[in-house]
Amino acid sequence: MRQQSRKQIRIRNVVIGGPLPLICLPLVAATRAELIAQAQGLAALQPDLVEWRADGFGAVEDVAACLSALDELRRTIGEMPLIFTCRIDREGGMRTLAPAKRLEIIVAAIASGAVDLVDIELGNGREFIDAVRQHTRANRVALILSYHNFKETPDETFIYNTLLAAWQAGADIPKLAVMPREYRDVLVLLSATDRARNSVIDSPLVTISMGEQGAVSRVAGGLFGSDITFAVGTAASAPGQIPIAQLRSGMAVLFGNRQGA
Ligand SMILES: O=C1C[C@@](O)(C(=O)O)C[C@@H](O)[C@@H]1O
Repeated sequence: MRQQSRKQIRIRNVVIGGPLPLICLPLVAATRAELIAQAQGLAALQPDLVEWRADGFGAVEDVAACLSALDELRRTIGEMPLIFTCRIDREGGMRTLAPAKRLEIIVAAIASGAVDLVDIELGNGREFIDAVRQHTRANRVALILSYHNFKETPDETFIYNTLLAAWQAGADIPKLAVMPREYRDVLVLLSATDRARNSVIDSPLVTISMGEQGAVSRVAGGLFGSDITFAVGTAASAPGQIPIAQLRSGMAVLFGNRQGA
């Protein structure tokens, strides 16, 4: 059996950290029409979770436009659990926003009642995180605290310490995505995941080795303790993501056919 989380998070119809790793499809769309068209396609793809990468939305700085798109998105996806992400530019975000603007957008999304989880970067620092944490608690939204490195894979201790720091900062789900330069780096990521899974961290975890070399982590990371893997539906949101049908058949070999059923 895979290494599952000691604590599980139940959101709508799914369990994060349970016996099966979950598949999340990110939505990246410049316009509202594109966003909703992608969302309509989700019914056929049947992901466990959906992520809206709001940093890819052309009108992201217009909070009212964002909220209205979010409302239509929620009505389109029905009961699918939704992650709201407005990624910071230095960790792969598609737009540069002032921190106060980002906070305003994120807090408005949390307060809208349309999202189930929100993903912010650990690198935002204590004050920003605490401000968001206060709103996630009040609105029963789960908090993902994340770290991304698109250049390299730091050593195992750094990866473990980063996941631990996210958990200690109040993350419901610590998450980390790093880029391998060689296949050995993928082992470092998986080994750090295994160490974190067997540590004081009792929450669900998400770890990813990106790029082509890291693809094995997207299929097999669940064995070592990663609870969510990101696939491609229409548009990729990070290098190395695998189309959902292929990912699902790869995972079926490791986790059985119940995956995504
Ligand atoms: O951070 C992550 C993981 C990710 O970067 C990936 O590598 O699949 C994709 C992003 O959309 C998501 O927010």
